[in-house]
Amino acid sequence: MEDNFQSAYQEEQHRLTLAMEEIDRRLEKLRAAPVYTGHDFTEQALEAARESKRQSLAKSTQEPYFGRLDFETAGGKRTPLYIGKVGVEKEEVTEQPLVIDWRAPVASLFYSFTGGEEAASYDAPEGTIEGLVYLKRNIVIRQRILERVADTYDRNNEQPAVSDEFLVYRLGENKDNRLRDIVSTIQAEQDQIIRAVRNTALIIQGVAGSGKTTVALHRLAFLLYQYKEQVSAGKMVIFAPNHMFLDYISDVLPELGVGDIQQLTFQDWALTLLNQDVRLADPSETLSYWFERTDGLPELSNEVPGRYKGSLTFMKLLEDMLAGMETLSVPEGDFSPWDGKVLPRSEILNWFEQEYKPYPLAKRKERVMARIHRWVEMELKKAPSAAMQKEWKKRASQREKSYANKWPKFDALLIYKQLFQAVKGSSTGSVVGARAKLPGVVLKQTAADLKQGVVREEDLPALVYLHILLNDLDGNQRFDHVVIDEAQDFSPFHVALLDRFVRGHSFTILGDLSQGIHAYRGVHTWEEMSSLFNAEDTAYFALTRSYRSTMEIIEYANTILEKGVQGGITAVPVFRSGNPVRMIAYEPSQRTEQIGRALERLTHQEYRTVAVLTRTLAEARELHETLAGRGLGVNLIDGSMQQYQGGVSILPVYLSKGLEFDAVLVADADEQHYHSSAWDAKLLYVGCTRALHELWLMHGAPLPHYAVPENNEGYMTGWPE
Ligand SMILES: Nc1ncnc2c1ncn2[C@@H]1O[C@H](COP(=O)(O)OP(=O)(O)OP(=O)(O)O)[C@@H](O)[C@H]1O
Repeated sequence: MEDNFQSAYQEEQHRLTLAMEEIDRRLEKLRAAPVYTGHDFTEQALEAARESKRQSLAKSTQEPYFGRLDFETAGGKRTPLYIGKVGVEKEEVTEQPLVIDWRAPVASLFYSFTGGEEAASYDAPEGTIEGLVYLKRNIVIRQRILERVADTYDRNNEQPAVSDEFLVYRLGENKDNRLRDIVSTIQAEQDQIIRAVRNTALIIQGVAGSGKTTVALHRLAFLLYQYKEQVSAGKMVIFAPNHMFLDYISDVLPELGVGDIQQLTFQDWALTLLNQDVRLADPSETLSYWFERTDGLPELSNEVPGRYKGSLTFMKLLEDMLAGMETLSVPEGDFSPWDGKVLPRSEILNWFEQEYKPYPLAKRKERVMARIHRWVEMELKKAPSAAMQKEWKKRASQREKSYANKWPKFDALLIYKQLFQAVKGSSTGSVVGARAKLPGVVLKQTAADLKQGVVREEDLPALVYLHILLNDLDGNQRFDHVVIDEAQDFSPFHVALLDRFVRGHSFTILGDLSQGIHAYRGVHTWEEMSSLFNAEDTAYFALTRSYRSTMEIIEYANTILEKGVQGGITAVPVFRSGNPVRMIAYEPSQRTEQIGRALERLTHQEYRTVAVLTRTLAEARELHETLAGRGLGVNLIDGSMQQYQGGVSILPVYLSKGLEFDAVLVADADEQHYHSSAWDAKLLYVGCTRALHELWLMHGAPLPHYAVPENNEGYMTGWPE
């Protein structure tokens, strides 16, 4: 602290006043500049740059920075660096920036430095820079008001320990209905992922609440900053499970000053690309098949349709099938445009198999037909008279059409239907051969779907793959970077397919195997994905700390994993203590009344978002109807929602994945609803880990064995006083 200030707060207040004056002055100057509206391209580009500067400065005037780091390089000068969401350069190039963008190389120190006497370093374009950190300070500014100053490291202090105090303060806040940025408290393990190099397929196993989604979004913002010459926002994509989840995360990127990144579900992307009449079966049928049955689960072998259709075996089968179709593509017989003139099949075959070999099948067919047409035109010139030429031309036109019809139709959906024998007509040998290799259950179920005119989500990788094998990729379908969130629900085929679309294997693949509740289609080990890449093109990270929930909640959720899921990866909590997890038994006849009562107790606290998690959708609907009928303000989430509204939500546990709530009430946490299987234990684990501050479990029968706490700490039974 400088000597003439009595406290860190005063010092920062002084600095803030100066910084805001400077930023305001610049913003005013920019706003005073006339806006260019003409047609000159260069001027337009300059105006766009000015506009983006206006917007970023406008943001800066409200919350210019959130951190300060005093750093001194060997032989250099100790400089206080102020770090913010948006960088603000000094007007003189030689001066220190007023605010450093959090993504700049030097700002990485703010996140990677975790204390200690030793020198710290960061990688800059000019090489590794080494020096000593003297101060690391968190600064909370809201709407131009300095709210809080907290030092997390001070070399001159007697006890220079870095503490989580500021992080715990941020985590203790209640959440609204949107995921937020974490630039001020990114942790070193997260920062490593955010700043990892671009051309690598990163695979991240992160426990519930470890910040996977948040980190992925920050990584996109980082890549855009670091590789601005090589990547563009419009060519980056984040795949997430559903539209409500996309809505829930939609504020983070704009908050980080990043626009235009595509945020999609895999279905959205696949269906647009196929641009065909492909109708998706109602997913609730699959969901209720897997999540609502009471007769135990079928075995999850690799021949379960979802697993098989996501496998590389299936991918290879499709490749071989199309390769086999090649030889039989050119129609039998020579082509004769008019009587007496013949183009031998051997010549056509030569064009198809040699000259146009590099093209995909559908393009090859197009090119061969265009070549035949050119040949016909040459031959027409040899006609002895104009009348004869006219006659030949008419005949040739008809025969070209009928020759074109003799070719197979290179259409992804049609070929897929042929494979599953879901259309009339004969199939070529390679299709018949491929069909013989399909597991019986896959053949039966898919044929039935296709006859009904629908496909399932799990058919989409195959359809898109067939489509690109037939038509090739169009340059503007390529991505600069792909993020896959909840990647444990993706299959190797999904990723291998997307790899064809992305330059340099530039992936961020994030998930949690312990939350693999869609294991009937997703991966069971990360090896299934990493093995798709050469070792030098992929890297694996594990995030083990959970930032979302209190210690009590995490420890309880860990018990469920330890006792219920063999090999479940447990979470390390941040030291943030809250209320004990509460278990409340109810008389079955009193169920709804008691749940309503519990909900009222929870909503009377300061919580902004509360969830009631049921085991099935039907139970959620029923409970919603009854509670809403009693005048409680409750929202039902049934899987078809486009937006997450916050407040009190009632939803089946499997739809809660990815979301979080201040308080969670598991409605029926008993062995009648959660059976003795790893799957059910994972479901309950997912439900419990949605809670930030408070978790209540209500049960009308004994808890399943894995939900019985191990010791007497961290939980309570019965109603609170
Ligand atoms: N470094 C951090 N600082 C502050 N908050 C954090 C940090 N990391 C994560 N969080 C918070 O933890 C919560 C969980 O983050 P997020 O949803 O990204 O985790 P996740 O790993 O995707 O979770 P899950 O797999 O359980 O859905 C969010 O509220 C997020 O803001």
